[in-house]
Amino acid sequence: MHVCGTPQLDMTDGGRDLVYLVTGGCGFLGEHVVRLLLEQEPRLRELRVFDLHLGSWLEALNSGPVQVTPIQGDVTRSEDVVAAVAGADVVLHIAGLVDVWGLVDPEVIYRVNVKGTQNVIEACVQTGTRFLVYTSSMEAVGPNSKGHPFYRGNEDTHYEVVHTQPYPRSKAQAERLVIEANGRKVRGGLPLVTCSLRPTGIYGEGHQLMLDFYRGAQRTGGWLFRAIPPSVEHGRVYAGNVAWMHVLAARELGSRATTMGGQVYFCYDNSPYKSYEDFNMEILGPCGIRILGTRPLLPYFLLFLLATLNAFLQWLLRPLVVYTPLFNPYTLALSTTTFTVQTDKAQKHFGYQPIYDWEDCRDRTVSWIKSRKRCPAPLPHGQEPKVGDPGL
Ligand SMILES: NC(=O)C1=CN([C@@H]2O[C@H](COP(=O)(O)OP(=O)(O)OC[C@H]3O[C@@H](n4cnc5c(N)ncnc54)[C@H](O)[C@@H]3O)[C@@H](O)[C@H]2O)C=CC1
Ligand SMILES: C[C@H](CCCC(C)(C)O)[C@H]1CC[C@H]2[C@@H]3[C@H](O)CC4=CC(=O)CC[C@]4(C)[C@H]3CC[C@]12C
Repeated sequence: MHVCGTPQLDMTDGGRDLVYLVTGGCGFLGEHVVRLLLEQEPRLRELRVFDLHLGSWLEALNSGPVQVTPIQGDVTRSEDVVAAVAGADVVLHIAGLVDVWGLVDPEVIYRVNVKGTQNVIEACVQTGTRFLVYTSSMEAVGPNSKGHPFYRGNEDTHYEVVHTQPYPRSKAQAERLVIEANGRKVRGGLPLVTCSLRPTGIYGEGHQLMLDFYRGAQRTGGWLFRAIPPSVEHGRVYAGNVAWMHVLAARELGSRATTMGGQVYFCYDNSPYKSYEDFNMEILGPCGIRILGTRPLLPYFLLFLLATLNAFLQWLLRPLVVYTPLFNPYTLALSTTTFTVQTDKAQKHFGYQPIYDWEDCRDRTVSWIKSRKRCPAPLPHGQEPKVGDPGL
């Protein structure tokens, strides 16, 4: 690992005394955060990993000095959340439903992403936990439904936020709750300190969609077909760097509460600005995949027609089956609207710098994809093996 600019750790108040709670700790990003916390947070005494579905890889983590406590629970159940939060110093609230395909009922997305976040905030207030880092998304801002570009913007860039879809709307609502909760008195009378991190599209080991593109291309003889103009920039960030920003934000929230409290931060690194497909090719190219065409093979209006047809079929088939193609009017809009960030707010406020440089991020992801060539017996319910599984 190439470590660029890891800041000095404040060890002034001695050994391991902190209890952290990570919600959604068994998901794609959550696993990166859990593993990095164990590596990079020397003050950690206990790490509680809360998730609806616990991964068996957690068992292997208990051999070190930190007590790793798996907690099976549901963020929509306030009693589960209160029990998990009680006694924690810091909460990293990562759990959420990611759905831009119409797979999940919008009401369920709201319940998990918004009410779940409200439950986490109330649990902090009730139990006296003072520090909360929330995983928001670039989608809390955009792209908006009008297709306005956001070109290398920052947290202060003026942008018309207009949401029509349940997922981005839920991330914006939850983020607002988290920001508004900053300063609320928690049990014991001290103020809650919160901040919100907004990753762009995350890639890295465990990124299921990248693997799906890889396997799809293998089925067509190693070819992908260009659909998006190469001039459209789509923001991407490596999961390890997203995790590092979480670790650092959590660590610094106490000593920099006045600066960081109630703030939002785009979550970025030095991954190149490219179109969604060209960026994927940075990973899939070294895995033997090629892309056909230097321009989109189909004109935009045909893509739009296809996406609309998919939306119509989804509506038509709804009583019989949940039809969720990758390609719909919203994912078309997402991939054909420029949305990239260029910001140093997190660097200025809490000293964030990516710990993995771009070549490292790329190579780690490439190795992970290649390792998936030798997939063992299928796991139940279409589950994929997890990042740390042996023999892959
Ligand atoms: N994947 C991406 O490109 C981006 C993701 N994000 C955000 O990052 C967070 C993590 O996303 P991913 O790791 O990609 O998704 P993921 O689906 O891999 O992980 C989410 C985790 O939350 C858990 N979870 C879901 N509902 C729950 C509930 N009711 N109670 C407890 N746990 C529950 C899931 O079991 C899963 O382990 C989400 O909040 C998402 O909105 C933000 C920006 C980009
Ligand atoms: C699936 C989309 C690409 C399909 C285009 C095709 C078929 C022409 O190749 C993905 C394009 C943009 C992605 C989203 C984006 O990176 C932002 C996100 C942020 C989040 O918080 C969650 C994930 C996502 C919505 C991400 C999902 C896949 C895309 C829609």
